[in-house]
Amino acid sequence: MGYEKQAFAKADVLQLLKEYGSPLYVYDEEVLRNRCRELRTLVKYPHFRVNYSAKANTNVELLKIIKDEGLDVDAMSPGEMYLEMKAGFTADRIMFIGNNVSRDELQYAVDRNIYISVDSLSQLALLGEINRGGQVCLRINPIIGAGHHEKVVTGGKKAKFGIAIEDLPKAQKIADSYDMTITGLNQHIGSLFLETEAYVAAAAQLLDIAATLPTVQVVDFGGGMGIPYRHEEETRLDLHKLGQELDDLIATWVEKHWPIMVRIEPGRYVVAECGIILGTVTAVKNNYNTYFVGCDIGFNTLIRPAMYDSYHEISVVPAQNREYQEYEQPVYLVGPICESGDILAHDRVLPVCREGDGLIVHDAGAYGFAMASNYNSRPLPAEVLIQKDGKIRIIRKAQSLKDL
Ligand SMILES: Cc1ncc(COP(=O)(O)O)c(C=O)c1O
Ligand SMILES: N[C@@H](CCCC[NH3+])C(=O)O
Repeated sequence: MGYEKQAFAKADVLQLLKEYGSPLYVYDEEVLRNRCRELRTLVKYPHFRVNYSAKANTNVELLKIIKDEGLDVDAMSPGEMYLEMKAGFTADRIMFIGNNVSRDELQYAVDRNIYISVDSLSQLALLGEINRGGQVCLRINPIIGAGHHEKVVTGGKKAKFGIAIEDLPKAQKIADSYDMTITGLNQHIGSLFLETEAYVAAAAQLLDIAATLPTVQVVDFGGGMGIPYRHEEETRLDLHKLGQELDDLIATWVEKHWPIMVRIEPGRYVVAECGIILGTVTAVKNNYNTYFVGCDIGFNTLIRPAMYDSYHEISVVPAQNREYQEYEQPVYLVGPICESGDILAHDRVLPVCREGDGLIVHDAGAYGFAMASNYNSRPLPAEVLIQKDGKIRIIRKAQSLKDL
């Protein structure tokens, strides 16, 4: 392997860092549009819509592109609904999927005519109080769970999300008592699957439940479609297979029952691969026979490795021309945060780094900036977009010390 294989094809990394500062989030419009199109055409069934799960990335300029590609959106909070409306999404293209939300937060959605999913009997009654006679979607806990880490599995008896299937008769009673109509069912089994089995089994189960509720007009199977973070070892999710399996399920159901709107709710798949983080090597050392490469990308900038032990491919862009040479042993790539867990990559084979070298963290478009923080009072980085025409545009300014 050499440096040339590791470069980010579309831009001059060192130049971008010079111009916009380090670290820096960089997005590629073309990749984003391609991912949207793949999902929009996932199934052939005509009453099918994709809700982009905006928690993965709420940059308004990216949301505008996603809207332009014909996707709808979900929201977890008034903040997300606000940003989505700023991007031009109308209320009928937004779904509020609350989890332990307050009366005021529900009211925010009711006031704007945004469709709401509740995920407990208690929240259903609360919504009934403020929106008597309205429509409601119920989030089911499908018991089936999946995910890349226990912290992102959202279906199962110990997951905090959703209404237990056995409580559906109680939910119907509560809805009736407020003259509310249950018009939708949604679920989300967890985040990041690369095989289709669990998702399709859970979808089949949701359709079975829908068949018992004649008022239901929409089912939302949830998100979780994964991407291969380990480029060499993992294979892509087979979208063709997933689409066919879902189409088969839906066709069989519709033949027996009634035409229904089908939705999915992917976040990561839409935005992960269009985004990278650029950073800079700030210090290098060998302590007690372990190499540490210090850089300016801490868990304030990307928390996934620290929180879930997630893997992201890393590339090094040398500041000066030099021959490619790897460290004789795997190294720790660490950030500037005052925590021992501030590790971007451990036991990683890397070329020998020098202060000032550029770094690329790949596949960082989902749950990257969205989960970034001001910990250690470090300003949030800028975000730039490489447009289809190749031009580069800033889509969020870096924070300054004053912003803190
Ligand atoms: C309710 C809900 N829908 C959709 C998503 C999107 O998940 P993913 O980014 O894995 O597609 C999540 C996050 O896990 C979620 O909690
Ligand atoms: N934040 C998680 C995804 C799931 C969170 C939403 N339920 C990740 O970075 O992988």
